[in-house]
Amino acid sequence: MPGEREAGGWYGISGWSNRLIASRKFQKWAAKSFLTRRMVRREGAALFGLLAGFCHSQVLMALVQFDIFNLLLNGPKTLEELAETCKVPQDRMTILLRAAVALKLLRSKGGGRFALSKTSAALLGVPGLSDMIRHHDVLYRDLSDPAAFFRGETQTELADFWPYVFGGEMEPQAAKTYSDLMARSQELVAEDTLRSLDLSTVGTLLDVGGGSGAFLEHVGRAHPHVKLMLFDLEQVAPTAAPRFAAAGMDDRAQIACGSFKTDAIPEGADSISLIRVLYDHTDETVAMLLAKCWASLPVGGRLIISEPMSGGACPEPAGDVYFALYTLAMRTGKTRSIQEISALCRQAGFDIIKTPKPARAFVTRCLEARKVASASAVNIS
Ligand SMILES: CC(C)=CCC/C(C)=C/CC/C(C)=C/C=C/C(C)=C/C=C/C=C(C)/C=C/C=C(C)/C=C/C=C(C)/C=C/CC(C)(C)O
Ligand SMILES: C[S@@+](CC[C@H](N)C(=O)[O-])C[C@H]1O[C@@H](n2cnc3c(N)ncnc32)[C@H](O)[C@@H]1O
Repeated sequence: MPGEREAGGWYGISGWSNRLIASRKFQKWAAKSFLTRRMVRREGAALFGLLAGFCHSQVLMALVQFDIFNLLLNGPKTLEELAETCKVPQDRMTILLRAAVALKLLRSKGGGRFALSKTSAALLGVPGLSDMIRHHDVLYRDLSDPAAFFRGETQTELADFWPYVFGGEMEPQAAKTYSDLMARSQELVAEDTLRSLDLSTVGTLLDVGGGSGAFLEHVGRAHPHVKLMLFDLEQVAPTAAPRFAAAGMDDRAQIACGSFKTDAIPEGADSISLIRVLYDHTDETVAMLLAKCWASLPVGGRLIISEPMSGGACPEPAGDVYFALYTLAMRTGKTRSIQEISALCRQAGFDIIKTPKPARAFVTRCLEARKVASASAVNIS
């Protein structure tokens, strides 16, 4: 085939253009030419941004670890004040604060003072984001030798950070800490899911892998007529009870304990949601879970899936970089594209109704499916 020859067809042209762009002589010409110089500068800056990204993340991490954003919430402070409070020598604090200004995380004010920027003020208002940033020390350790990480030679720590996610042994206090982080990071997910999908016609919603009930609480507030059911592991599901009680929803909320790996999914709901559940599991587990959801729903019943996803044929930074590496470090699941999830749903007997454009792909992406009358293709016995 001509296209497969090293020199010839498209591969030949792309090999030629790669060699041209890689040549210093061409780069020098392109950097000067009126036609190409802006593109060359943009490409160079983007490449530099990639290699400097680790330093950027570490600056953000240091600012969060020193709690500098909260220290500045009520107004600007001087370098000396911040250095003393954070117990950092002034010359080193100068470098951190200047880096933060360069990254638009802080602003320089008159009199050697520093203030929050719009970005850092917003960061303080994003539920759980500072704690999410703090917990990245585990992820960064797992990624410290990327070649070993991608070869699968790293004994990653991240899965141990979320043991309750997989039903591991855990002290109740620790389970609560991690559930809280999951629940707070759920707030944006719930907001975007409810903005993308219309749940106003749902009668009873069963949230499978519903954690401490944060998603159901959002649904319950947005749609006061909807009855709520939660299904999760026995170490986790009971943590939803105080949430439902505090929200005044315990009269319309039911909690069921069990594992979707070994137990049937409870019946009685006309809709099931799977929020940030599939990407923790293998294709086999997901196929089995979807088949169990199908079995539990009435004909016409609705399935809602919401989680960060891969861009599929067009890889994108949230689903194919951050969440893909995160789930790889977790060792049990992976991000999937909307096409892959749709195929798994169809295989279980669902029709795909809606795959709305995500408002924020780094928060979540949604899919709505419906149970059709034909038997589920997957044997769930
Ligand atoms: C009023 C004046 C003077 C000016 C206004 C100017 C203006 C327009 C300001 C903007 C203000 C504003 C409203 C900003 C809002 C910003 C928001 C909402 C930003 C949100 C950012 C969210 C981020 C960065 C979320 C990150 C989420 C992460 C990293 C989640 C990770 C989740 C993980 C790892 C889950 C793991 C689960 C597991 C274990 C894999 O199953
Ligand atoms: C990533 S968390 C998501 C929690 C919640 N849906 C959210 O978005 O905040 C995954 C949830 O699935 C639950 N889970 C994991 N394996 C399960 C299983 N075999 N059966 C039932 N729930 C399970 C975990 O306990 C956890 O609450």
